[in-house]
Amino acid sequence: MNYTIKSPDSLKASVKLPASKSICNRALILNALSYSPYEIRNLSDCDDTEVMVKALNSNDRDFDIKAAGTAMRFLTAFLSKVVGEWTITGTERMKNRPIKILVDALNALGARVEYMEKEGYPPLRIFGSALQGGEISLAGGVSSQYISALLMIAPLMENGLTLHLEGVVISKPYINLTLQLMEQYGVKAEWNGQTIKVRPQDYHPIPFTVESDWSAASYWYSMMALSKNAEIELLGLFKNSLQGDAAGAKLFAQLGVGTTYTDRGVVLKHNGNRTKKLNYNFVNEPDLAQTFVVTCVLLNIPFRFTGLQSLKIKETDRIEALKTELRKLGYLLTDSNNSILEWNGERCEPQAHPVITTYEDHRMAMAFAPAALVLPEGIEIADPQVVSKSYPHYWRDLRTAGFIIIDNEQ
Ligand SMILES: O=C(O)C1=C[C@@H](OP(=O)(O)O)[C@@H](O)[C@H](O)C1
Ligand SMILES: C=C(OP(=O)(O)O)C(=O)O
Repeated sequence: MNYTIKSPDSLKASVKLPASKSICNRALILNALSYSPYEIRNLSDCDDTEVMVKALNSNDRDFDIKAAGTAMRFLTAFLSKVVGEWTITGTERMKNRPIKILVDALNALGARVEYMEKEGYPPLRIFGSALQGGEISLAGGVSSQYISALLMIAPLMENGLTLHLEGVVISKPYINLTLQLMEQYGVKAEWNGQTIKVRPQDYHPIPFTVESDWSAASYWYSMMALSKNAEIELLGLFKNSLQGDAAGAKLFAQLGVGTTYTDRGVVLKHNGNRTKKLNYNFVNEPDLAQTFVVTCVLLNIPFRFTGLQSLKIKETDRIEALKTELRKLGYLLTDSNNSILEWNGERCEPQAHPVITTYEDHRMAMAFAPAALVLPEGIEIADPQVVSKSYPHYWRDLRTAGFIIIDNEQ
């Protein structure tokens, strides 16, 4: 299936964004670990959260978490402390996303987790039991999800857990999010420099409501940046959010979008400022990188983005995917060091009828859709259903805002 997306004359939207899947998937684990009687409010209906809900509520021993990185990593740790024998698998891509650092850590803490196919990758067989815990070192530069997964089960280990993080620690706000939510459920941790310590403690159930997703908000900021005539309000976002991607609001101020916080969310406005070049290190907000890459080239703003090392092992190799797809639109990007992506203004002949390939990556589809606002023919996007990973109602929300979306198979 392909969608052609065409720009409205004016864009008007008050959007109820999806709930943050990062918060949902943590709250689900913490609810289970605290034997909570409360149902989580405003849980997302996105794929990544649905696979988690299904796994936690099923009587099965074999789980398929599809493409959800958080579900794969958090459930692997969770199941390793639930007595029984379990298997966990996912999509072909998931079978190529590394998990060795987490498996080694769990096994060193008293768990038994084995590879069913390729060493270092899912699917896994997990023999759950009580965990001793203790003190271990692990690399902080591959995925913060390994660290979050270990931290959430840490207070229930016999000796607690002390983690020494080695090297650069990427995606730190996600570790902070984990610790903040653990604290809301009554568990305290100490994070000093490269060491995080969690003593044995019990979780205490609380009623919990999930906030809207700041990563999803970024696509609406991009639309605001690219449109001449727009009124956009995004509901359920907070200035003092626990989500690291709330940093997108400040960064978009440099691309001409101002944010006003209200008691129900944010209102976006053009602020008349646009930087001539954008340099930024995305190590703390990797999920925003695609939004900013696409927005900058379409605004004709050269950029140098660093800290992108984790993009190669996400839903697809996002560095390659961005280069390939933007070349179709006539933009030549260069990458270096597996972690830097740059555009110095270089152009090539655009394809006459480009179709954006999405590589089973929700963020490719969502980041390219705003291009409809500046391309006279609109933009054609392949496999648009990929958005269901984090934002199942994305196309419906775009239609409500005034975009014309044509399903090319109908
Ligand atoms: O913990 C989380 O909820 C997430 C952490 C990040 O992954 P990495 O830590 O692998 O960068 C992010 O990209 C992902 O979408 C969600
Ligand atoms: C990287 C992402 O997800 P995950 O790693 O949880 O699959 C994402 O949503 O951009």
